[in-house]
Amino acid sequence: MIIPEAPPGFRSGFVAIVGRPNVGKSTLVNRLVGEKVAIVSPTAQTTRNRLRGILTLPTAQIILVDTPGIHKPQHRLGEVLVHNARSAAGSADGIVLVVDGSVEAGAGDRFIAESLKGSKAPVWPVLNKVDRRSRNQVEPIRESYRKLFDPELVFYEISALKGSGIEPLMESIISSLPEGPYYYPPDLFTDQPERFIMGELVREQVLLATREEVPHSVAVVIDKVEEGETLTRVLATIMVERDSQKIILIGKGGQMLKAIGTGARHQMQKLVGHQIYLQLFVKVKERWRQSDSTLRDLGYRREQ
Ligand SMILES: Nc1nc2c(ncn2[C@@H]2O[C@H](COP(=O)(O)OP(=O)(O)OP(=O)(O)O)[C@@H](O)[C@H]2O)c(=O)[nH]1
Repeated sequence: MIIPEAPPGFRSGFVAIVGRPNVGKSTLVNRLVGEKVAIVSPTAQTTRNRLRGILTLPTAQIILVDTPGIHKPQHRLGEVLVHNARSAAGSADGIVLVVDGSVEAGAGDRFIAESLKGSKAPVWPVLNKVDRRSRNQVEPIRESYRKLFDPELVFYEISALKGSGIEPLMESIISSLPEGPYYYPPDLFTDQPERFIMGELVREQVLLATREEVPHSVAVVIDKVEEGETLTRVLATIMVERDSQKIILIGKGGQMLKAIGTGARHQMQKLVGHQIYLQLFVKVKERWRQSDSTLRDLGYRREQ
């Protein structure tokens, strides 16, 4: 792929999207990019990899770095995720700090406030999910965050889901970026290979279909992608930690796995633009989230 030379005055840079789990970071990345590059679910800690969403405009290129939610880690996977989110914020040209504008600030937000202390990059504070509350209800919520972070802070009030309040945020980000080159070809929306996104689309369906501990115990491996003229054949394995989770995922008469497969296949077809044949397997690997070698194999590495 060819990366053209940037015109004079072109601005570009890396902007990390950080915040607690489930505040809507991935939804915001998709909204800004205008394409579905990150998976979204109501389950906290959906995002595990540092994914870049790329927005190219005639005058600027913003590379949005979607990060895993910052939280107090409970296992090795959690430690790796939080480390990577912090390191993305540390090396960015700017940081979008997303908080949940439908609830008041809590202890988890204090943890983030501490994590961001000392950051030199500009920070855009964003109150997301304001569509869930009336104007009057948003005010005390906004004040609770100000009290926690900084009483002077001016929040961008947005709904990443509905698309409101996005323009002013985007313009402010662009105007603060340094002059720079195209980092990626202008027609690319994400730095992730298609294979990775396919695995994520399967995981998204699992997250949407299951609850409690199952979503967190799941990883997806794409075993094979065979591209044909009109049809792409994809073999994928869903990895869980216990037999009981495998039973849940397969479901009565295989119903659950079938539904997951159908949902993922539809999403994959949108991604590649043609027919997909998807075959799913479920495998138990005990305590994979505690195993450094399995985490590495799955691509959950500590990033610099
Ligand atoms: N009502 C409303 N819901 C939203 C908005 N933005 C995100 N959501 C929902 O909030 C949930 C979490 O969204 P995500 O984008 O996955 O959140 P995240 O911060 O990336 O989550 P992690 O990956 O767990 O850190 C999903 O069910 C979204 O549909 C919004 O502006 N309004």
